[in-house]
Amino acid sequence: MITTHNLGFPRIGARRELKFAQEAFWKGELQAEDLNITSADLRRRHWSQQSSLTLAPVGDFSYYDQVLDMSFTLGNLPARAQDTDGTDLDRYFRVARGQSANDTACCAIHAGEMTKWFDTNYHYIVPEFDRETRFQLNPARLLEQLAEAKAQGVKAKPVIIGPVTYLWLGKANDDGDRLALLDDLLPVYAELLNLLAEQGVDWVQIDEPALVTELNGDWRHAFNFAYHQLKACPVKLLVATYFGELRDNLQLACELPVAGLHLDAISAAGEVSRVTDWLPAHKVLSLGVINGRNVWKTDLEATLDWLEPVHERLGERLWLAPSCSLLHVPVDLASETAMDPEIRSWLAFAVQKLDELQTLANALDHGRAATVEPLAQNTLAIASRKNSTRVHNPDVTHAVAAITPELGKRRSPYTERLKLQKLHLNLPAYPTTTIGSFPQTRDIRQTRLQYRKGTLSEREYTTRIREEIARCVQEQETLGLDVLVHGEAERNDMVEYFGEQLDGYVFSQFGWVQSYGSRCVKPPILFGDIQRPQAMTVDWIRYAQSLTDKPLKGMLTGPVTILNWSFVRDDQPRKDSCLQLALAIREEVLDLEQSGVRIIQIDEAALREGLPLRQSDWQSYLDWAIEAFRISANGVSDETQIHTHMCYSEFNDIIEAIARMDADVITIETSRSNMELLDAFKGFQYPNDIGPGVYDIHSPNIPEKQHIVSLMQKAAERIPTERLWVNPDCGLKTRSWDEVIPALQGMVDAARELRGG
Ligand SMILES: Nc1nc2c(c(=O)[nH]1)N[C@@H](CNc1ccc(C(=O)N[C@@H](CCC(=O)N[C@@H](CCC(=O)N[C@@H](CCC(=O)O)C(=O)O)C(=O)O)C(=O)O)cc1)CN2
Ligand code: MET
Ligand SMILES: [Zn+2]
Repeated sequence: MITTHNLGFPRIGARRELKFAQEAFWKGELQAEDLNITSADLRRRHWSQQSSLTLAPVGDFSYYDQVLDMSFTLGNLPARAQDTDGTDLDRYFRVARGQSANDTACCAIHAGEMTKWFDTNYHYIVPEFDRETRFQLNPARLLEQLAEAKAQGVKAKPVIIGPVTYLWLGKANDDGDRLALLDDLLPVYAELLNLLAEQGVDWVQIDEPALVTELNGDWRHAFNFAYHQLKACPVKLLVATYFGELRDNLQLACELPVAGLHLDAISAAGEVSRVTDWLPAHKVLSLGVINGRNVWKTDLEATLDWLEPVHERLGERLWLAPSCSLLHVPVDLASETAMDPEIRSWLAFAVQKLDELQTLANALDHGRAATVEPLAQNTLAIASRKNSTRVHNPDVTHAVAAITPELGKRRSPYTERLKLQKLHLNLPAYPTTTIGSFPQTRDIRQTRLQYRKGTLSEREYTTRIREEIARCVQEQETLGLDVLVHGEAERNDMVEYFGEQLDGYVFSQFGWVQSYGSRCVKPPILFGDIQRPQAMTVDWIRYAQSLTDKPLKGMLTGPVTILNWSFVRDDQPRKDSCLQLALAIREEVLDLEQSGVRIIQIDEAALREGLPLRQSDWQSYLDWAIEAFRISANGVSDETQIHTHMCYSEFNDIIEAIARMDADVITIETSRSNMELLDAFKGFQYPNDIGPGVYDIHSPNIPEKQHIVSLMQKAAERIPTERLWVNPDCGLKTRSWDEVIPALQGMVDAARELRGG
């Protein structure tokens, strides 16, 4: 019999039960025991939803983040959180979220840094290392969950992050060598594996996704060294890789002295046969044949076509699984009762993906003839999608084919545009602006919810959003900002909002995916050719502009970011979808310009995170991504000023591509790095205007005017002052008005001081 298993299950809950419990706990409205009860209920439910599997993952549930869990399991707390008061859970959340100084705790503790989990929209808490780092096993969490699973009769396969990837994910505070810690780390892993064996565990999944990245000799050596050290442990190790190809690490991965290897047979489809050749005969090969990164049904017959010969060769040594943890997809399609039934018939969420896995296993074990019904249904759905007239739109095909390089070019170079824009906009030196969103209050979210449910009429809804826009414009005028925004009150999310309005997209009601901690996104589903049936933002922006004599900045999300934060088509290259999005956004840009908007910002927050995992693949991505941005932005006249915005810093290695975007102004996240980030812009002599963020919006702290002045002075050492703007790091939607007002006042006052006024 084929062994089936799963690398991880979404933990937030089909109705985001974990999110609401976490947030209530943080507010002091829920006791730790009750948070625990909700969590145990979720684990129980999730294991029963995985009951068809031979082996179910244990330890993939997390109160916040699986990497932070591993840090705690290894006893690697940052020194600032060690020995602080409260329980282990209090300390855990202190590292995850930070703590401001208050009466119950003396001192502020800053949160661990958060960064992107490979090329996903999931964020993990970065492990911190320094010369003092020592490890000590703290297995309680894993053992408790294991005991729960066993009590439920689950055939448990504990999941942990492997030692080399754990070090690879972390950061050495004193620039020390992370690999030097391996000697100290491995005995703790060995201790953990021994404990698990004592509990009757047979297999352990040990995640080493660093194997799909470019590794130098030291890191490759570390893999060999680590697994030779762990060889003696009395459990079988399944080394799991995912999100990409192994390439020059293929031989290394195949030859590690472990009992099995998991390969992502979706993103590394081309490597299946080489891995099958290379893998020593005693090892298990787990193939990730169901895509864990998208929501499409698997073509089961086509999968069986290539899988049957592999099965023939490997027999019981072949295991089947999704390509990666199902953390990155929503839980259950059955909840989507409002979705267009035809399109819904093309989709599979986590629960449905496990059904597909079972069908494949049955077909391999007993022949396709024994699974006629589910295979036939699947074939129908695949054919329906392939032949649907709703997917392909000849007008869009023609429009994309008609794209010429001219479409991506502004009429004049920046220096000439600048003169015209200066004349029109008449802005002071150090112009002040914001990134777009203003606080999303509970009132606004309730208004959106009521409108969605139909309990609020369109007229009433429009009135309420207009009131919010008016308030936002009024506040900005009072503050004395130079370039105003409408505040984005009508948007649930900067990507979902556009997905909802474009043809070629569907959206779900409950398709939540964890982005970090308790924060979730509901990525819209791009299923067909993209067209913009009507203007999407013009009415709101025009209304906002009518309220003020100051220039109001129209606010859009760019094609690359919409693409990277959506579930996208798998029947055409990402590039093609991106160009379609670019044409739709271009139309919106031109409509905004037509209606008198003089400044238009096109956010590309996710441009950087779309970079392929290996640097050698970057150029081709950047080529089409930058082209798409340019097509969306550059149809405007010289007088119209184009802004773009990017958060998450680190621009050194792509600065030349950013310059090629040719936006008149770029606003970026820099406040935490003390403006050092601007060195990239200086070194490269970035030609256009820059707004380096001076207000860290991720923190509740309100920056002092003098601090902002000194940050801008540092910026002025790197960028000519006439090209500098003054703005926050990112949008203000997660902050409250009572934080935002004084912070922005400090910013405006700082700009005045810098102007010498
Ligand atoms: N797509 C995307 N990816 C991104 C970001 C981003 O802004 N968008 N930013 C970066 C950081 N990631 C983030 C991800 C999520 C959130 C976030 O705040 N998410 C919200 C949900 C946002 C949303 O869509 N809200 C809807 C629905 C809100 C909701 O839950 N409504 C309640 C009722 C309303 C209430 O009383 O609160 C309900 O339906 O039951 C709305 O506002 O309309 C959350 O988890 O809480 C923030 C940052 C990176 N990736
Ligand atoms: N305009 C958006 C905002 O202000 C940009 C956010 S980037 C994650 O929220
Ligand atoms: Zn941002």
